[in-house]
Amino acid sequence: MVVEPKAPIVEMRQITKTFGSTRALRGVDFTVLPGEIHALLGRNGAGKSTLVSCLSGIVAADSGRVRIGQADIIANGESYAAALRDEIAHVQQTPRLFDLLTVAENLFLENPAVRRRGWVSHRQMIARAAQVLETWGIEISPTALAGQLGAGTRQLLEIIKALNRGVPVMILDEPTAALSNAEKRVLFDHVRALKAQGVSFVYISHHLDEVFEIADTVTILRDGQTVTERAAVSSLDVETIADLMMGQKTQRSVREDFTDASAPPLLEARGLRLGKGTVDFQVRKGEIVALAGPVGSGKEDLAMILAGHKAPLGGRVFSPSGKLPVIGLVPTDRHASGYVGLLGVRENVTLGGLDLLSGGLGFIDRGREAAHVGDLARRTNVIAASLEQPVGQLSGGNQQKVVFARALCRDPQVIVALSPTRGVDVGAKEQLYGLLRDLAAKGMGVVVVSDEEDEISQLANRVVIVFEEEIVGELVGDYSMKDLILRMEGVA
Ligand SMILES: Nc1ncnc2c1ncn2[C@@H]1O[C@H](COP(=O)(O)OP(=O)(O)OP(=O)(O)O)[C@@H](O)[C@H]1O
Repeated sequence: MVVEPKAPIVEMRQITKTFGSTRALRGVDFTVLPGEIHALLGRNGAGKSTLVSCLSGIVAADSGRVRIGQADIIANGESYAAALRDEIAHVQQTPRLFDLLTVAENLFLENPAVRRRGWVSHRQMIARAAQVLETWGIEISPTALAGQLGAGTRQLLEIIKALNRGVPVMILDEPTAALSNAEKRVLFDHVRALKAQGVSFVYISHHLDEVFEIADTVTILRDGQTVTERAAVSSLDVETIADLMMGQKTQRSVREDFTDASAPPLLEARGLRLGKGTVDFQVRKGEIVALAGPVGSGKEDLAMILAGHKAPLGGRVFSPSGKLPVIGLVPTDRHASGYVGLLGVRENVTLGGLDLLSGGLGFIDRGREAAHVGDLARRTNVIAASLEQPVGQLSGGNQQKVVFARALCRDPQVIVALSPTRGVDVGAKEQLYGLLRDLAAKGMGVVVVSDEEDEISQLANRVVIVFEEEIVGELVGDYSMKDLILRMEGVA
């Protein structure tokens, strides 16, 4: 029997898109078959989000042809979002839930349970939402307000909402960024089940391990152009993909140890109460220490308390030398609390040390500001048109570098970085790792909170395992990747 090749469900040809002077897409071809999980890869700024936005109609392409199923849609600058509503669901990087609506209302906003005469039945909607939450193993009330939920739950709800729409093509842009390992497993199970029913997925991720686990095919973009189109994932390995994304051979860095064991700790915590348990912790000069553990373990709370951004339920944070060091913070969600998108690089960085740059009478000393911000932008490798370019326009990697520059604005002795490379491509990742190592080499104490084994093993000289608001173990020195993975999975 001859197997007929399936007709594509998505066909994009020669798509171009320019934003001002940025040529985001320069003649990109992209094809997806029915029932295929197609990974779309590329460095930050390669054009992935723009391409899928042209597909879902959020952005109108300048030129090119888009075909979905049998329907030819000419991308001639007109918005065709309405035509696509029944064909495509697009889950974007940042959840777009309505904070003041309940979980149930958010889930069924587009197809609410309706009784006779068009009244919405809240009782039915809540019952249906409870059912959905149970299948996904999410332990929250359907009547909770979306604004009160954690990042992981918000992201899952956004995905569930899209999956429930029953469309043939789903775009998932960095869907696991805020998810725990367990939540990721549940998501992948659902994705596989829908794939078996013939649903196609466009999957954008900076986690290559996920791509190997879930995707069938891969397209790689570089500088707005296709460098690999629809290759079988099984025909590629991680190094080849990284090289294709970068356009050159990538050098993986190795961890170094700059810990000054002879000096007293820079920062110490004793008897800290995060919840149930108490925690003792210290970080030394030149040390890179990672806090690892499942979502909800308390590792983020511990980091925020150390950084002085959250009060503990008990216990104290102090410095053996008497004076608390200056601490820089890289918060976990850069979109929500890391930068102000409409402000430029200069203003964002200055926000980290307004008082320091004050020239008296509450005015900023512009000369000092320009020199200091320029220096920080260079050290953190920020690439922007100018220091005045709005940070919202920068690629994810450059936005994160601005967040680092802001954290360094006051010349801290300790830096606390939560998920320091979330949503950041391999190239920018290496640069940020280089920066953190550099800071440690100069004697700074570095505390990193991470869910990524690879990141931890490349950076941290010491890994502190947090579980149920207590420290349950530690890996020091020459620990292996296997030790780390086992400890992070809860095996003692
Ligand atoms: N609304 C916009 N205004 C100006 N420039 C934009 C806009 N959207 C995207 N760009 C620019 O277009 C280019 C491609 O961006 P895009 O977001 O598509 O990349 P990406 O591959 O999705 O990156 P990331 O991995 O960071 O999400 C970048 O240079 C980006 O700065």
